[in-house]
Amino acid sequence: MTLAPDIIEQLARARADLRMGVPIVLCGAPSALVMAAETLSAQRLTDLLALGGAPVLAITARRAQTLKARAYDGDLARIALPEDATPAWVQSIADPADDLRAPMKGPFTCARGGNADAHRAALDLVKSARLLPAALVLEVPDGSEFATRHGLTLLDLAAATPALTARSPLHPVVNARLPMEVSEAGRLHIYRPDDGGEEHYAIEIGRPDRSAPVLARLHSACFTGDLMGSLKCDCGPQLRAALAQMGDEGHGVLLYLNQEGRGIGLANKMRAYSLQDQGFDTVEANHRLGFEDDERDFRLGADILKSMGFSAVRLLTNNPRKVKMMTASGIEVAERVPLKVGENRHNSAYLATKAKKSGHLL
Ligand SMILES: Nc1nc2c(ncn2[C@@H]2O[C@H](COP(=O)(O)OP(=O)(O)OP(=O)(O)O)[C@@H](O)[C@H]2O)c(=O)[nH]1
Ligand SMILES: [Zn+2]
Repeated sequence: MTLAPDIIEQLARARADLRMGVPIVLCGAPSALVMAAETLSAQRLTDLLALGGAPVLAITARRAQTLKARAYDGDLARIALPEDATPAWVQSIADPADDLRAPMKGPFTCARGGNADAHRAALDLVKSARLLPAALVLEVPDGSEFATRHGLTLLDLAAATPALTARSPLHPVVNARLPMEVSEAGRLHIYRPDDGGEEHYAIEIGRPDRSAPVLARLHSACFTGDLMGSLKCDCGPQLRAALAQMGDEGHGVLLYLNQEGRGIGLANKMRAYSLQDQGFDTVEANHRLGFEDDERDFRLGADILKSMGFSAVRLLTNNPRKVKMMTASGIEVAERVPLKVGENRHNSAYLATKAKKSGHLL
């Protein structure tokens, strides 16, 4: 019997550490000390440089493309940290905010050959902590001894690597009646994962027949659109129109998935908005930050639907990826129901970009 946290729980601790600016250690061959670029303090950078060795700043190939740094590992680049590196230098590599003002950031010396497994895991970790995808990595000879000496969270790299991309099961926590404007027969269900991650919600309208395709919407959280009435996207009108249609039909299920900013988090979405104000479109902005255009995992939507007893949907969406992911996850999409509402002069270019680059149906 052991009360020790398993690898999933250790990963949740590691994410919390990185968000606070505390380093973690990945134990493997070789072992590595990891810090998130976004939360790096001047003191910790000084301490890192004092350790000697050859620290690198790992960034995704997407970010490397903008910086013209060589991504020899394919999906990532390892930029050698100059001896006189400052927190401002690290920030300027991680964050594209001043790319246009200071375009000449290189030339960079990028590591080639050797093992990039720890760097890849470090990037997955900072991304899943909703931080900028950039991490400082320093090889250390004995990870376990180093972590113990400094009181740092230690993760086994071989165990962490598959766990980082695994999907944690979602459990129903509670559900309760929620009379709503669109229907008095509303019910809110809360789902919680085991990995310390975000909870997700299901709004059930009426009591839909489990043996027939249910009118369903997979809505991704959008604080700006859903709550603030932002005109930059169509999320608020889509949310309200989907609920209204379910109210009119008397049945439906709306999943409110906490995947803000297509899975990059609100802070990063606001960074993307700043880049959009510099002239980049929604896809280019994600790429310049080092993210893919869409970092969401819709399989968790399928998990919730199955847990509620549904196996087929009439899916309210214009996004063919959602249809594909549902089908691949074992939920039959009997019909795609278009959801076109809320176009205005501020979001028409955004909607056109989604149609042109992300395959959304007009
Ligand atoms: N990164 C990023 N996320 C955005 C931006 N604008 C909106 N979002 C996020 O995009 C998500 C909205 O997508 P959805 O409406 O669920 O899905 P969709 O891919 O547009 O497909 P539909 O089902 O047709 O609406 C929300 O998580 C928003 O926060 C943006 O410019 N950048
Ligand atoms: Zn939105």
